[in-house]
Amino acid sequence: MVLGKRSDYGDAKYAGVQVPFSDDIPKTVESYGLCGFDFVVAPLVRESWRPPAPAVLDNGALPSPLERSDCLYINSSQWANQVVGAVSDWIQPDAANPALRQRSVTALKTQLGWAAHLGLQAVVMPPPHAPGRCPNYAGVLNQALQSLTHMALWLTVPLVIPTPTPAHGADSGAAVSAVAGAGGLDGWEAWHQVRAQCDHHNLLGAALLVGPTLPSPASLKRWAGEPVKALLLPTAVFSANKRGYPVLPKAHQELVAAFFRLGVQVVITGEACHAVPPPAAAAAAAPGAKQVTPAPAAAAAVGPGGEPLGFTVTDPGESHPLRPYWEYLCFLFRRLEVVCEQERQEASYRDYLQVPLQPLQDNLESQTYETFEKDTQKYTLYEEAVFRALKDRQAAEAAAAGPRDPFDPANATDAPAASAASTSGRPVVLMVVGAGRGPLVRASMRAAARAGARLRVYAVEKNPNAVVHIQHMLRTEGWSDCVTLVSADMRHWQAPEPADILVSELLGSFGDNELSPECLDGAQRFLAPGGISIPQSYTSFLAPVTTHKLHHDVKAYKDLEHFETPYVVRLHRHYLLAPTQPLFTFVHPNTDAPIDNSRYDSLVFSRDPADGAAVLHGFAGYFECALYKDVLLSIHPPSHSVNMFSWFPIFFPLREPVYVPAGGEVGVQVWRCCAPHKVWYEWALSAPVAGPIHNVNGRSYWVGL
Ligand SMILES: C[S@@+](CC[C@H](N)C(=O)[O-])C[C@H]1O[C@@H](n2cnc3c(N)ncnc32)[C@H](O)[C@@H]1O
Repeated sequence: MVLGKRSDYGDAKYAGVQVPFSDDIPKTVESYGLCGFDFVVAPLVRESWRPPAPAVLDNGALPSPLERSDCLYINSSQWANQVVGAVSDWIQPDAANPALRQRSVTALKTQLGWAAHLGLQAVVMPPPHAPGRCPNYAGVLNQALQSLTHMALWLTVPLVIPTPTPAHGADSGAAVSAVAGAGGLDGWEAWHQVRAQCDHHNLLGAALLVGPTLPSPASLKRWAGEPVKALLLPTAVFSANKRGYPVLPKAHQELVAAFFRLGVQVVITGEACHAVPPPAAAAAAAPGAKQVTPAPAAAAAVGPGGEPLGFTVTDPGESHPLRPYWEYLCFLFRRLEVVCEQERQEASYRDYLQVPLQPLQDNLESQTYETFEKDTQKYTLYEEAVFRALKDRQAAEAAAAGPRDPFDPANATDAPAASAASTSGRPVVLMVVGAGRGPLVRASMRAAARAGARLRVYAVEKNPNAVVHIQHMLRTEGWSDCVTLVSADMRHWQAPEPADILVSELLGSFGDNELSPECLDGAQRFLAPGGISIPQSYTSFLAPVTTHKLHHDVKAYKDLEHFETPYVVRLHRHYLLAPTQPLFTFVHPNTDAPIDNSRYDSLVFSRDPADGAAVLHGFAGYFECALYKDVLLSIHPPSHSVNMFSWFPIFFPLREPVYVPAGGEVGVQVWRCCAPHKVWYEWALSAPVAGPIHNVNGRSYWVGL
């Protein structure tokens, strides 16, 4: 049974269930599968299993610590896809009692060795028993991680850890934080301690244990940038609605929906799961699950409010007592906003690193232009900007020409504005510089038609291959008489006449990073005095970001060069530690003398103490561009142009993840450096700790002039 287009939100299976120890795991998988769940979380060994005392070796024999009947047993990769192992939760590698500590370490190593041998994809690890102080646990995990190749360890992390009583050995230094729920400790701190000691290993993920009390929404957002693999949702946090169906409180519903959007799967856990017999017997036996009315046989499945879920329950699992929980997850999943076409297109680019284009140094391929041209919203904004500029010119010329004769039919309000296009009678000279395959020429022609303006257009393009497309366009669209095609670099071309309007789109994800300033400085020679540049200005923005996935992907290259490269990336699983701030602004035409496009600035971002500590992996960059007056083109989140997808944000990585304490500051210094043949950025952290300057002298990354 499929829940929906899961691929829209990630490829992971989405709903699992914790089961008791089973001798016959294929049967368990099958029975819970019939009930709807995609996978089970099963103990690796019986609850009663303890590691045997070290054996006296006889004649080199190596006795196995596990008997066949002690442990989860699978022998097929088919089951490995549907079983997540669970390590015994009596294990306490940091117990004060040395015997328990030693036994725990042995048991942990034995169970992880067994799980790896079975080829499981993941294993759920018990929570740190002493949050914030479990060095031995972290040490064993770290050792295990060194030898794992694909099996992931999901550390159980309670979102809120109950404050330990003195009997549990709590002492004053524990990570108490305002972000934890009432009277608890911040689970994020416990997680960070372990993963930092494991050097942010990519096979270590978090399985968040959701309790009845949730931390504040602002502090929960930190998890968006972390490697959360599952939400553990105990049946105890559900309550029964008046129809007897299990439902979640509103805050929990929002939490589950937010994690579904990030592609995180949910595991139903708790006593109820343990008390449930296999389905064959379930119909006869009273369910251990509380307050649940099993769904009627062969009925249309309904959500908790009685609304149809869009499928009919006919399989044998429908009477399973956990079935209503699965149906409730379906209901939450289906309630997610419908994914729009743009999101669907972008889904495969999520959190995928791309090196920025260099349209000045390189010649773009036809397919790249084709992708640009799909973004109709971008061209609509340019059309509007050109239209407004033409109208303003018409108004200015009309004002300069003096009062109009109201009896002159040419001045009637509904007369074609063409007659007023230029009171001087000459067409407006509009130059599209960097015309590509011609879409901005087309947008300008549409604007002129709307404004009733006569245009003389020059389409200037330095890519000789793109020019061929414009030649074709001029023929097919009948513009040969008013559009002149110029195959040249705008910085060196000698224009035959001054331009009234200079239209360009040379912007990168960080605004100036594709060298729009350098190109337009070269082209403004032929802009008439008082002429208009579209765009008029652009500003880059930065924000500190948590993004475990991207940091890991950069680190995987195992070299400095990749840590000193900014990437274009559709940020998905990420968290901004503070609101964005403006960085560099460029204005066109540039009236500075002499012109200097190098820049330096430092920014300080302050974290709200209530949001808790967080980890910093780098900086997310965006731009906002004033095409003409208030016609904005923006990928800056607060002003992002609706339905525009030409640019993804940019990511500046830091070599090492940095802990930012609650209420702490993040300081960054950024340089835009210019040399005769290249432009590059350098960046460095100044707070909470000073860090090395990245990309010194453009040694790893630069943009060619
Ligand atoms: C980002 S593309 C935009 C293309 C097109 N205007 C569009 O919107 O689809 C930038 C274009 O500017 C061209 N370009 C970049 N620098 C240039 C220069 N100095 N002179 C002429 N063309 C340039 C590139 O070859 C490329 O076709």
